[in-house]
Amino acid sequence: SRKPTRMPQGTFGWPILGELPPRSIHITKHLKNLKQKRGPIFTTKWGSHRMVVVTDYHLIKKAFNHPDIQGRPAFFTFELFSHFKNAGLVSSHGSVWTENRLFMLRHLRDLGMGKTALEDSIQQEAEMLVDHLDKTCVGKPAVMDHSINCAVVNVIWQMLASKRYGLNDEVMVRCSTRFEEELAICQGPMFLVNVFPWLAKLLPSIILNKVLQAEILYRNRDEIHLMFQQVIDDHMATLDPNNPRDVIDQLLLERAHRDAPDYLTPEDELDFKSLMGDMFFAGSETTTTTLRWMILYMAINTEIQAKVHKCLDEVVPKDRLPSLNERNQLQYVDAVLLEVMRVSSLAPISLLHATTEGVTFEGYDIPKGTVVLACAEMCHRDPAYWKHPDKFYPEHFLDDEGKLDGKKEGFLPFSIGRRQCLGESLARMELYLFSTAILQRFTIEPPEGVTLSTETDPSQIVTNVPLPYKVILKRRI
Ligand code: HEM
Repeated sequence: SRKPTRMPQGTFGWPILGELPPRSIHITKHLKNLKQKRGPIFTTKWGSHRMVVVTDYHLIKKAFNHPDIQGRPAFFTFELFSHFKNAGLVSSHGSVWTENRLFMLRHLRDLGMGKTALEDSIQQEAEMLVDHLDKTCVGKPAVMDHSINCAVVNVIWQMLASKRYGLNDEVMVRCSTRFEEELAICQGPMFLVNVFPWLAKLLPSIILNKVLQAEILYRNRDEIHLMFQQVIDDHMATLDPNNPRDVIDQLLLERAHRDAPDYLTPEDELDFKSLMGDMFFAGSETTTTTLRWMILYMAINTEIQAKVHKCLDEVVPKDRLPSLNERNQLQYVDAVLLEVMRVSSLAPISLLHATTEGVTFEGYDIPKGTVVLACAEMCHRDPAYWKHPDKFYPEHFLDDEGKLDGKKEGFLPFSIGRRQCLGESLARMELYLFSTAILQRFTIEPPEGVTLSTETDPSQIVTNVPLPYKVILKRRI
């Protein structure tokens, strides 16, 4: 357990155990305590994984742009979804990752991600969502149910496969509940198998499957892959090479065998399914949870909410949904949404990277296979960058003239560098269109006598999720 001398300051901790983060303290608080003793870049070890923690914005930017810090750690839960093969996007590395990332970026751009072509489909989902909330949540304390997730998942379905499903459709229910369940299990006891990979081989299968719930992860993965397989088969049967409809058609056109467009190699089939799974996994809970944070922060900060209502009423006619056309006139609203992302820090430690070669970084030698962790939430609360780090203060993102200043140093909700979130433009567009649709229709209030809390569950270290809450929606129009 002794660390090489030229690694950053810190220790590998106890033999076997290393320095596992305690589950009772929030991960950012734990890492902040270590930073105070060891400095802005330090060494630690979680079980079998040696780790370098980077806490400063500029150092994170430099590290995550380094060509040899673009791998992912060999975590059981990362790799299970791609059958422990180098496939898909989120957990892949090397040429598979480069090729898949370039493919996705190119075709999402062609399909209109970040531009206005997707606006119609997001607005269609936004309308369904506000109508559903209107029927189920108005006038009484209500939980924001899975309709938000459904709307977000449908946007991804439309992009990938030109499909959309109703709220109670079996595919929709399966899709949203399975991904939610996967994320919860990955952050729960299965975390132990990530940090002690040998447990997967040593533990009796009954403990691995039942106690650590690996069985559910495998079952969900297989169910999801079967669902994707059917969609791919349908696309193969109806493909028109001159008129590609969506991302799956584009994948088939590029990868299916030229002489037999209805044949894919097993490797390509797995790659397709992993890629689809990654888009849902990375793009649904993230956006949904950020919208849940938005609703919570609006219920708590009623004066700011009133200001958002005023902006919307001045700019958007009440008989239609807000659109991207008037976004430029609603810069305060965008500042509010950026502030939601800052204070909630959905991905407090971003996604873990790993070195793919031995790296010399900031005068330190970091061996190949070292995990690199970026403290995004620490940057979001760093007084060096934020006037009121612990306050909900949209003016953080406005300049002196009230104009939006979205490219702030210290702000990295979508991470930074070569693996920066691939769906950032889509996510920003969704957050804006869904949030403005909700706020145009409703006033959000806490139930009488209830003080809403922005605390998170400290045992969830991958994402900051609000504790379950109820709010009251009041119809405005
Ligand atoms: C508010 C919403 C979202 C947040 C906060 C978010 C955040 C992140 C973060 C922190 C990463 C890790 C980047 C890294 O490893 O350095 C990431 C990666 C990724 N995100 Fe997002 N994301 C969001 C929405 C989306 C959406 C809508 C999609 C697509 C439908 C998406 C697709 C991806 C993919 C594919 C990756 C992996 C990129 C790679 O490994 O090269 N994300 N995201």
